[in-house]
Amino acid sequence: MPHAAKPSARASAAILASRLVGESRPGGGLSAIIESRLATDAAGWLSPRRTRERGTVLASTVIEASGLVKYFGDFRAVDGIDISVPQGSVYGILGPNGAGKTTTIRMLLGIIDPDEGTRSLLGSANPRSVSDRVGYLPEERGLYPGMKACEVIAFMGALRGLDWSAGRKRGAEMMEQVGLSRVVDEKIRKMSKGMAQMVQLIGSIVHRPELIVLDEPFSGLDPVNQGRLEALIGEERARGATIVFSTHVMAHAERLCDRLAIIAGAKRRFEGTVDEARGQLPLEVRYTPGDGAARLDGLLPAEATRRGDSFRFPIEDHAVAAWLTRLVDSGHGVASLSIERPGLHDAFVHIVGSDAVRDDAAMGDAK
Ligand SMILES: Nc1ncnc2c1ncn2[C@@H]1O[C@H](COP(=O)(O)OP(=O)(O)OP(=O)(O)O)[C@@H](O)[C@H]1O
Repeated sequence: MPHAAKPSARASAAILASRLVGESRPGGGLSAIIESRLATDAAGWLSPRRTRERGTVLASTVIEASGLVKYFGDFRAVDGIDISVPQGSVYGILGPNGAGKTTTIRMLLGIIDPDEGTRSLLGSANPRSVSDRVGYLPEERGLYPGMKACEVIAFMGALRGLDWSAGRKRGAEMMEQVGLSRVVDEKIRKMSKGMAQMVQLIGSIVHRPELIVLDEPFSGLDPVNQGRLEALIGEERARGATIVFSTHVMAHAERLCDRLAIIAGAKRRFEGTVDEARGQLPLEVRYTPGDGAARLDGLLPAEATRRGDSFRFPIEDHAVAAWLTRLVDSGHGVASLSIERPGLHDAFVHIVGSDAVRDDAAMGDAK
């Protein structure tokens, strides 16, 4: 459970927030992102209307959204999206660039209001009233460069009611957990982008929220840090937290998610488990004949493709046994054979359509 809000922690966080925002005025060193974020935090997260709902009986879903619509001017950025996130699950929001993932997340958290539809967060129709119980890593990254990692984490925890020294101590433990203990007393400006991102992530969850929402948490991290983040997500789930994250890298979603929503062109195209998404495609046969034959008349369907000595083609589950019998009867033998369901990457391309997959580099990571 989250820690009780201590006036002293909130007061010191508020003082620090106003100091930092003050420092960002002409002559100060803060970026616009930090400035607006701290200003928002100071105004919203420290608001007295934020009450801790201790003893609340958790519903079996932590997020329920129905028919969410958001316009930017005349542009319909989110078009009737439904999302239901079970408590204790890891839930992925997947989609190509510009699909509407961030806009959806921002509506779910109450950062912006939908033009149509309803949403409920941790049982509340007013998402900001439960923000103490949520940890949020926004897509925009940025931390005050003059602060040390341990101070940033304690500060972010204090904004959510965590005692400053408890935040510092827990932050140091979490930095060790992700292999960054050597930079815990280092200033942000001396850190790599990836390290600073991990610090921001830890600061977002140091107050042990029930719900963790991470917008593109893997982007900008090297493979080692991506692995550490995957481990951290697993540990947060093990402690009972619900985790929602957005991504367009399928490999993370495939390994981590219990359920996922695929969004493309502002609409939800799929909702279900990873296996259900993969189940949208038939099995795929990859076969290399033992006799090196180049023509296998009668054994391969017309849509079979050839790469080197190997053939590849889709097959329906019910047709596998009959095809294997034909293979044995053909006498061509087997140099190699696999019959597998295509992965989430292929299912994603199938569901959203290859035209919608514009970020080839990111998608390539899924292979
Ligand atoms: N404040 C805004 N004003 C105008 N258009 C916006 C605004 N925010 C988002 N959009 C547009 O809405 C669409 C959805 O944006 P959104 O950031 O939600 O997509 P996304 O799926 O998170 O994309 P990415 O993976 O690239 O971050 C995009 O076309 C984007 O340009």
